[in-house]
Amino acid sequence: MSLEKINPTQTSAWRKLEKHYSEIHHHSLLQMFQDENRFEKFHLKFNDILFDYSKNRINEETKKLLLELAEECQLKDAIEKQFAGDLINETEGRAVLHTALRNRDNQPVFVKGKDVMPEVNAVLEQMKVFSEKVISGKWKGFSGKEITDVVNIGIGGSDLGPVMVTEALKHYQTRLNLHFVSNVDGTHIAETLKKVNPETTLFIIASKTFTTQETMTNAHTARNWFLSSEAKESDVAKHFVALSTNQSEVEKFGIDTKNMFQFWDWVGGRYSLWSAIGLSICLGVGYENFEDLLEGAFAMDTHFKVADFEENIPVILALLGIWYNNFFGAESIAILPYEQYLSRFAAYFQQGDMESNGKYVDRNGKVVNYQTGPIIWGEPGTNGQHAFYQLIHQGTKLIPCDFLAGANSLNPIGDHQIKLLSNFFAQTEALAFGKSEEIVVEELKKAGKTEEEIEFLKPYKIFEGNRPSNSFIYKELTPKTLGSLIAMYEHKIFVQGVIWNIFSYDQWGVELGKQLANQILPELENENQIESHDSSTNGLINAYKEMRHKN
Ligand SMILES: O=P(O)(O)OC[C@H]1O[C@@H](O)[C@H](O)[C@@H](O)[C@@H]1O
Repeated sequence: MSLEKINPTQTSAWRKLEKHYSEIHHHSLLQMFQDENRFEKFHLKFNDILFDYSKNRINEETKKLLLELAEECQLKDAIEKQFAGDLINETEGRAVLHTALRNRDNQPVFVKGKDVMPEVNAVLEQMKVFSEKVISGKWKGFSGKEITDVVNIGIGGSDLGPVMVTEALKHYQTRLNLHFVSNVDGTHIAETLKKVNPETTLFIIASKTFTTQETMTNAHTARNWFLSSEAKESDVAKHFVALSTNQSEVEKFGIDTKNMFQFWDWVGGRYSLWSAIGLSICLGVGYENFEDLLEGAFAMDTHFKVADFEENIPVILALLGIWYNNFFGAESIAILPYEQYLSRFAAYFQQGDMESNGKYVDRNGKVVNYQTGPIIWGEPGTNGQHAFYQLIHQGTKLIPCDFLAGANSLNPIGDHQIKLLSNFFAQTEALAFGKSEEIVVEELKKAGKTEEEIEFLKPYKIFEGNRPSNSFIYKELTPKTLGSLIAMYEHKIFVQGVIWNIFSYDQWGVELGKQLANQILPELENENQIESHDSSTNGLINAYKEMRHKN
């Protein structure tokens, strides 16, 4: 059974929300915080994570109406269908079951009548055995030496997840050095190969389809580099493994399918770090930590499945996003981790969110008449503070922010952590409450400014505030907590897709560029003048041909 396909703007909750927005959008957080119980009312706890959403421009009525919207859009039913393996990715005729990959209680999950759990568990076992062999040094390279370096070659979902997680869990790093090559720009692989030795390097070719141009080009370059050493063709098996759904392409590339780690078409690329794509994570931080990551995600999955919507963290997070996106007209969301280890977290969810919900056609094939997915961006605090926060504080755009911080540092040095956290707390406070004219004037007087100077400087120094944020504070960045945080955002994306009535699990929008690049490639292989495109593209190609070094 497919999902109900409801245009959210046709629901009665949406109309009520529009009216409600016109009544409260000018209310200030300062006023709202007159209620001393506001934090009590608007925060949730989940294991070691506290989610404070009280600094949002909402009241109890807003929350009630947003929850009504979720009900009217049949979110409950949608969640059940996703977890049950229904073919909810309709344009590709696929189930969406990244949750099965971390289904730690092993309850059967059926896709087209077949329980997928035995296969999931078999691949996990294969990953465990292999990663332990490599880490322990039992797996030897062609000259009998231990593996020291692992190069993951993949792009998009076959890169961003492992990159983000291995960076986030660097504290738990094994003895192996990890490298990631994604860009087809030869510089990426060239600079990586400079750092490694063919005798002690393991290449992981990570590609769901095993046809992605960038990945296959880099994989062939790595293979040629490897074979240009002392290594023989028969040594490839000791140094190349594949993570893929496409066995025949893996064989064609020359990788022994013994060294292939399988996953399935019901795992979306940007949701695949939990699958065989996580092999580099297992090697980088050890299988046990990978398992803890799965445990953390599973705990969040269970919460998402069973918690009432009003206490359901991904649901609340998603609804707040809709409130700003569709009623306040906010275009982006900043994800701002006060945790250096999460330096790739925002980049990871750029793909997660923007590739999932960047759609203008709804599930009925109609062009939507409302906004869908937001732009996701962000950098770790406090670096962002010294770069782009000016615009968040005093710019003309409303940018809802998610702040994340660990209470404890994994590197407790001197007073670094309290300094970091003082900034974390200060920023959300400053954004919400700003700085009034009275305080600005008082400060300028204290600084000895003249009346004239005060009048001049005053408008620049006032912060109007009322800029919303969510805060997540967790005990410490453990694999489990990380797993929960990632799953939380994944489910947020799903909830928003359901409400916007779009298909969150396909990505047709990336195909056109690929197709055109394939058409243009042969045109670049000769010196002929090009006239087959528009004048701009012709002009650029011909200028390039002029500029490039001639052989
Ligand atoms: O893993 P593959 O098949 O090489 O695909 C990599 C990426 O390819 C991109 O084209 C898709 O937009 C991403 O979703 C995907 O993750």
